[in-house]
Amino acid sequence: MSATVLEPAAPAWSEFFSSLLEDDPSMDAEKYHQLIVGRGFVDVTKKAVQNRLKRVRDKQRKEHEEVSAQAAKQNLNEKKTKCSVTGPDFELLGDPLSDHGRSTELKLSSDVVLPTGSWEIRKADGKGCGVFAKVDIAAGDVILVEEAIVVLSVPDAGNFVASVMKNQELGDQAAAKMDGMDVAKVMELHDSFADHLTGGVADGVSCEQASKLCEKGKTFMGVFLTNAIPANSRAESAQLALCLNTARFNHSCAPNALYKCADTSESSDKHICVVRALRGIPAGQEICVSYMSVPDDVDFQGAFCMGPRAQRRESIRWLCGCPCMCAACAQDEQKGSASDDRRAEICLNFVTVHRGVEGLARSGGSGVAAAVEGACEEVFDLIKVEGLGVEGLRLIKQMAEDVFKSFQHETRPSPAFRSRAAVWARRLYEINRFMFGAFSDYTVELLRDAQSLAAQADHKSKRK
Ligand SMILES: C[S@@+](CC[C@H](N)C(=O)[O-])C[C@H]1O[C@@H](n2cnc3c(N)ncnc32)[C@H](O)[C@@H]1O
Repeated sequence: MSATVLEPAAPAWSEFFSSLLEDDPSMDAEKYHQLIVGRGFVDVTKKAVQNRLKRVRDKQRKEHEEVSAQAAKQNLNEKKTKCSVTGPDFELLGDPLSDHGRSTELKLSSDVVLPTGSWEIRKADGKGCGVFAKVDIAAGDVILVEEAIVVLSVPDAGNFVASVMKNQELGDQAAAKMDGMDVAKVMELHDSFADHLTGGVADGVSCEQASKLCEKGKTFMGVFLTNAIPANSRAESAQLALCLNTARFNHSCAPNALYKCADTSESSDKHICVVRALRGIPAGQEICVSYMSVPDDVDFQGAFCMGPRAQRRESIRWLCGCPCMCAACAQDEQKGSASDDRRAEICLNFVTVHRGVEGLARSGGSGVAAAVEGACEEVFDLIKVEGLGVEGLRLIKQMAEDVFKSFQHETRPSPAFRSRAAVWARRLYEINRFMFGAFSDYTVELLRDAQSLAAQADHKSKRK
């Protein structure tokens, strides 16, 4: 797990902080800070949660009424969705097609931090413990905010077994500086050192020494490297942060949540981790994140999170010492191979769109935008079916950027065309808001773009 690169890059704390507070006028920075300082899990005001639940219930009731009315009218039993990008699982992106991006109202969830009672830690089949939803959670909800109990810079952390062996002393020194009760809590977490040895994932280490260490049972460094996540610190050397509850989230290749950790200020070594729902998560479902990294370049063929099951299983074996047991990898052969095909197609379409836009930029050609948009919509569909989390979001962001760019290259845009460009600007805005907070420069810029494009389109169509 320690070898992963957490995505997306952490926003500046102030932006992130503000975006968390945004929807809850009863919270102020001071109150929020006090809650966080209490270490760990934040029970934000009951009123905010009640409002959130009321909104969810109202929305569900309204949807139900609409669906029943429609079904009665058309004698249909199934709800038909108008736009492939919307639907309950994709609430995150709202329904930008419905209003041509004109509305500035956000379709995202409320950014309320759910109370700790909204989830529980219990046994997860074949994966030790895991975190499960106890209530229905909406896309975008902040599931937990937690302060790291220990942050360390560990040399060679990417090579788990060798690093645990080499850094025993570092672990013991860190433990010696901590409160005894805190050390005891850390030592309750899983240590996958033994799993790595049984799984045969121990490159370049002496078997004899490794087995000796294994006989000792859990070690502080073993537990730390099994559970810590990239700290996204401003510090010069890479750091890893360990949070007691965040450590309990298992990996899924189709994650329904995202976690990220960042230091609170340049001068502070305090790190806060936030776990957020990527999709609606029904009560009882396990909440999983992705341990896998996504490279920054566009060659997603090489990204193991987008690879076929066999490749992903291997990657998780390397990170955790055992093959991946997530729902996406555990599907039967027929469904599993259909899923492999979809992921391959996503990669292919993604690269095609990206190259298409590059070509468009070079040739200044017109008319390509619509084709690029079509390919992008297809990828969105596939991403939705695959239930891709961060990877999906990052792909969507890149593709939305590509498509938006392709609209900007159009030499003689019609009003309808401008409306579509506004839709894409708005999509981009929503994605960026989710990933980087409402107040990042880019997010604000996108909102302006979306509004001005929509206004231009409106103006031109009225003149006609
Ligand atoms: C950060 S811990 C997660 C919580 C852990 N399951 C526990 O009981 O505390 C990481 C460990 O959980 C297990 N794990 C997490 N996701 C898994 C997955 N998809 N398949 C198999 N094991 C997994 C592995 O043992 C891994 O080393």
